[in-house]
Amino acid sequence: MRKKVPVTIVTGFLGAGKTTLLRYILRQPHGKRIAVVQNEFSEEMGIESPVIVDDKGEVYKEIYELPNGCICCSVRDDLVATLDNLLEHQDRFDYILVETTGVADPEPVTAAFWVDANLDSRLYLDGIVTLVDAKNVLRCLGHENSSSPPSEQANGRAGQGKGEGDGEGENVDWLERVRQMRTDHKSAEASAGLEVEAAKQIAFADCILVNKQDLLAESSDSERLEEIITSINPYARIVRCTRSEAPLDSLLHLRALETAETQPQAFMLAQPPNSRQNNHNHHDDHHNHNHEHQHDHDEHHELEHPPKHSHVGAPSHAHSHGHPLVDSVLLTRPTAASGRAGGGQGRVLSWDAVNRWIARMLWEAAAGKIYRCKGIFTAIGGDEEDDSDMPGAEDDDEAPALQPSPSPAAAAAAAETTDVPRLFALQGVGELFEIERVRDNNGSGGDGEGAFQSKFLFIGRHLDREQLDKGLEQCWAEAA
Ligand SMILES: Nc1nc2c(ncn2[C@@H]2O[C@H](COP(=O)(O)OP(=O)(O)OP(=O)(O)O)[C@@H](O)[C@H]2O)c(=O)[nH]1
Repeated sequence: MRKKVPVTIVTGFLGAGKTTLLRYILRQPHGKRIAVVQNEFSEEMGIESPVIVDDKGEVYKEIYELPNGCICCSVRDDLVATLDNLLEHQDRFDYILVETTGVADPEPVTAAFWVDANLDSRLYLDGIVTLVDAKNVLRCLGHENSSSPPSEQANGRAGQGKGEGDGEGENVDWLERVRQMRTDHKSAEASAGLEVEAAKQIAFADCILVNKQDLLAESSDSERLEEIITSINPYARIVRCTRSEAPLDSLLHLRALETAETQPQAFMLAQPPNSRQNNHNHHDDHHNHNHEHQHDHDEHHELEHPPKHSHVGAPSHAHSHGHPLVDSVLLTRPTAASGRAGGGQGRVLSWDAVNRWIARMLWEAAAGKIYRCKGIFTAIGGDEEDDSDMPGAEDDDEAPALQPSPSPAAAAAAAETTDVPRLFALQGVGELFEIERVRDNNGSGGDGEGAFQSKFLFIGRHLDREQLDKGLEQCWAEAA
């Protein structure tokens, strides 16, 4: 079986620097051949032809005609079709970047990776990178004061047009432009919804690039901006940059890095809230922590601030963060370490029960309220799938087609694996989700003999933390 191809979705508001980012990535010495799928916000233009570029800038052009245009608003089938076509040339690239339109709701785009079982078996969503324009994002989010000077705001010229950054082109009022485009577009919603969309783009992100730092007058502007961004998505990595020049390891192979390294528990949620490196202040409470109860402090701060008392064995740990547009709930549980019969410390979660819980939340109890959920947890049960196409698995193209039959002892050991906790990752977007086994190089998946900190993060609107927490409580194996 072929290795799955990682896909990174690049999203962000109009003019934030998405195309600049793609160009920047393609120029870097990453040694990869990257296929790029871009689309523009216009029915006429449709999705631009995907191109495949290697790190020497060699471009193999692939032309696919796509009738329906915008991938966010028309049918995600177009994106699926594009990717499907692209995968016919899978030997010619090893990474895919998808740039969404500047006013896209990232949900349907991201969901495209799960609607099609065939695609799902050949691709995996590595991460979502959201660009924000440091100068204009607050206006996009509906905060009255942007970092632009008042005079610019008053005459509606706080935005930055294409070309302004490099001295070409004219200033335009981005919101006006976006509103106009939305009005023109068939699926336009009320323009008031734009703020929610901008917030959703941030909420969906695994990594947020706060671009155009050169346009911020004061470093305090950056800090204020990041406080607001953090209040929307406390768990994404935040990287400041200019001209979209961010370290490649904050952009590509997010999941592979975080799961394949020796600390699988670090997966995506390891960044402390407000985690822009070098700038984290544990005592900052600016993003409205709403702690349910006194805690140790949570696992996000462990690296810098060892816990004063342990949470192991505590039944519940949840906290939420507030923002007018988006809120998030993180649930953690000490669970049995993976790869060990008996599991060491911690109770055992049931894969089936977690699966049912997430389905119930997304489709019934909290339907429409959860934009994004993700998690890393150990559990028993789940499919006994082959590890070979797991993200981070070795390339097995060279593997012989036929494997010898397992010995009786190996077969017996395999039969027992359902009772041994294994490591799983949850990824959910809108109403779709998947739970996949992830590689656990550590073997234990936990802290030596101790328990693994299983984590579930929900980002959405009007989330009911108690309801989510109760749901997770139903997922213990013995209770399932
Ligand atoms: N000053 C400044 N300008 C920038 C920076 N990054 C990008 N730009 C400029 O901002 C404009 C928009 O950048 P793009 O990369 O086209 O943005 P985009 O998100 O792809 O735009 P849309 O496709 O319209 O949504 C261009 O003129 C860029 O040159 C930056 O860090 N500083």
